[in-house]
Amino acid sequence: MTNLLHSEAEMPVALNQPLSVLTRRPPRSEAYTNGSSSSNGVGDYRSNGHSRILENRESPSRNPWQPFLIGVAGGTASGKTSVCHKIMCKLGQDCLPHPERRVVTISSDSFYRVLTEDERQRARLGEFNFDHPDALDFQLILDTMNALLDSQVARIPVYDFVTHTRLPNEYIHVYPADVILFEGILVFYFPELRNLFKLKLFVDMDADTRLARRVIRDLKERGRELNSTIHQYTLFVKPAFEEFCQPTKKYADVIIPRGAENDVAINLIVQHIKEHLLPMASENGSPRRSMQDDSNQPLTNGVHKMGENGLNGHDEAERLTNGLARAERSTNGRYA
Ligand SMILES: Nc1ncnc2c1ncn2[C@@H]1O[C@H](COP(=O)(O)OP(=O)(O)O)[C@@H](O)[C@H]1O
Ligand SMILES: Nc1ccn([C@@H]2O[C@H](COP(=O)(O)O)[C@@H](O)[C@H]2O)c(=O)n1
Repeated sequence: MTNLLHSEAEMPVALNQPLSVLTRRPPRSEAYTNGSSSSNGVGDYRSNGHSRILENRESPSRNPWQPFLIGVAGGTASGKTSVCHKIMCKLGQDCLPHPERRVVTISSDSFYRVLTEDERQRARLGEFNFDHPDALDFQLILDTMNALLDSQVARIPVYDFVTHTRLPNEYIHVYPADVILFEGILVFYFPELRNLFKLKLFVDMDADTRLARRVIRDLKERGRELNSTIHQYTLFVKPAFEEFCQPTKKYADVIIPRGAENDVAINLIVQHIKEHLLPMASENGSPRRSMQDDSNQPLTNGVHKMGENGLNGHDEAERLTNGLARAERSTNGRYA
């Protein structure tokens, strides 16, 4: 994940669930998922942050309105960040102020756990396994996702790949929105997290291309040396991909071959998101809900056309699935 994505992570989130159960969006709570100012940002997050969420719930049961949570998995440098960024751009969300965005991207890269000094030293040499599920602060991920699903404002750590640490006292605020894209190599690995996703995308890219892109990126953006990058890749990244990431491809609803280059697949996903967002916008009648497509046409145009087709949620889902299957068949039939 790039720093660019980190800034995208500030975007709000979500809508989910069958279209038919969507109701008026509840008032936004100002509660944070993380009220902590502890040095490592972890322990207090879990205790104080989570209890604050509970205290701020308006009722013990979850809101009937919820964000639509989309998981985006795939190997390192497969294009997860780029796909999410493209979706944001096509929805006209990237240029909106963060609190006004209806779609938000978050990366699991923000949730690497705090390392001990010994682990940090190993990380500097490319000898720490960041591709093992234990490298992530899974509880923090769950707390954050649950908070967002409860329409809370969440704040998440800012991760620094150069030092392998969270930046002290720096957080990204994620506002409730209608759609949350949560991307990361292992987002389908944990069943508790995986089960929260209403749509699961897997970005597929051949290993050679991923390695080449990773080397260039790590040297340019993550302050790495060639030797340690190759060493880490051979020792941990590749075997962990085969053990923990690749097997989760079977959970995907949609596989996106060729990553961000696959405009056909991305356009279908964008269309699907739009079709969920628009009924909500008209129900909310909220002025902050400005959403535009590539051509700067108000999104409502597209919605209107959909209404004319008389499609229901089930038809839409089927149309998306069929469309994507066609898109995949057209690329050698590998994923059909
Ligand atoms: N289609 C592409 N062509 C060339 N470079 C790309 C392409 N897609 C992604 N990249 C580059 O590859 C690297 C990894 O892409 P990214 O989207 O961050 O992947 P991930 O989030 O899966 O790690 C980045 O440096 C990005 O700029
Ligand atoms: N301190 C760290 C933390 C993670 N990594 C590597 O990042 C990869 C996941 O991010 P992508 O954007 O590539 O999906 C993962 O493969 C880790 O090896 C790291 O090198 N250093």
